[in-house]
Amino acid sequence: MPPIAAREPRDRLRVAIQKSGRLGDPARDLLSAVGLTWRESRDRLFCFGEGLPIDLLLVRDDDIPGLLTEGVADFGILGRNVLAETGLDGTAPGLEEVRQLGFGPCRLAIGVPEGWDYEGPAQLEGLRIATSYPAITQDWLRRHGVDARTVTLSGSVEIAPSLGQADVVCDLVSSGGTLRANSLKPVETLLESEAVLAAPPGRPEGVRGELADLLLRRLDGVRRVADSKVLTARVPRGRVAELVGLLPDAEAPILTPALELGPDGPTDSGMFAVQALCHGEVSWAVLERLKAAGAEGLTVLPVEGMLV
Ligand SMILES: Nc1ncnc2c1ncn2[C@@H]1O[C@H](COP(=O)(O)OP(=O)(O)OP(=O)(O)O)[C@@H](O)[C@H]1O
Ligand SMILES: O=P(O)(O)OC[C@H]1O[C@H](OP(=O)(O)OP(=O)(O)O)[C@H](O)[C@@H]1O
Ligand SMILES: [Mg+2]
Repeated sequence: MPPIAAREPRDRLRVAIQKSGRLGDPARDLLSAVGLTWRESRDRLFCFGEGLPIDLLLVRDDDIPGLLTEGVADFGILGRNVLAETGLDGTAPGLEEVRQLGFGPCRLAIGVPEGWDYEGPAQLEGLRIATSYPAITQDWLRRHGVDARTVTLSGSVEIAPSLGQADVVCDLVSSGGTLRANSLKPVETLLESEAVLAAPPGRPEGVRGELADLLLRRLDGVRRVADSKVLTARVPRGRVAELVGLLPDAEAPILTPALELGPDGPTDSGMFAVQALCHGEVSWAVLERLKAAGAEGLTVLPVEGMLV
């Protein structure tokens, strides 16, 4: 395999994703869904894209911002928390969050001992805060006029108070189970996070720019598909406008006069067939409202693909 050089002219796009960890598999699933194919072997960090000229780099999430800054990768899939930290601590400033990807939801929060009566940021003055995100934490403290010391740990942050290494923590929280298991409670949210697609500013030049456009276009399509459903129904002619108004974030519905089969062949049923692509949630409550508005034969169908 040729060396993975950064700045030589390239006509293939590179996407860096987490090799393992929480975002590795969902990132692979997303890239498969946009039509990328590659072969992986356990010891190979570079995966040659087989279907499209888009290659993958399988790395630790912390290394993705640096790879983007150095021009080794064109896109990276990582948590907003890591992107924000490396943007603030000066190791990879100026990277852009190009898309939010909807998986890996969590928040960066301050956790204090459960027994505390927390009244606000001023209470953190002079304390030691254990965190893997010292730059975000210090930035937040500064903005709240609080002087506190961060103790940087790369993992198992929540145990630091019981070990006497820190007074409080600032770490990622999802279910809150890890904080609870360590007799801590969340009191401040510094950042809402999820997996994002990050890139250096500007569009890559030449053929890589075209590949970048293609990747983004397909990603948008996949994201829209995930949020979309097709709804079909029959509606009395006089209530079509009312019903269309109840559809959640629908694109212009297709309306067709519905025929019914009589003894002498098809005749006008007085109903319209409606087919609508809905981008909002088609919940049971929405279906009940549509039924109350006279809709019959309500059916919700999944969407397999879409090109926007
Ligand atoms: N409990 C959680 N729930 C949901 N998402 C989370 C949770 N914890 C972390 N994440 C998100 O997943 C990302 C990756 O987390 P993971 O624990 O795999 O990172 P890591 O241990 O630093 O991995 P690596 O070995 O690549 O450095 C985090 O940066 C964050 O965006
Ligand atoms: O609120 P919860 O649902 O309990 O999730 C929060 C925990 O998840 C992450 O750690 P992870 O499990 O990835 O282990 P790590 O410390 O090795 O990264 C994070 O650092 C918290 O410790
Ligand atoms: Mg990491």
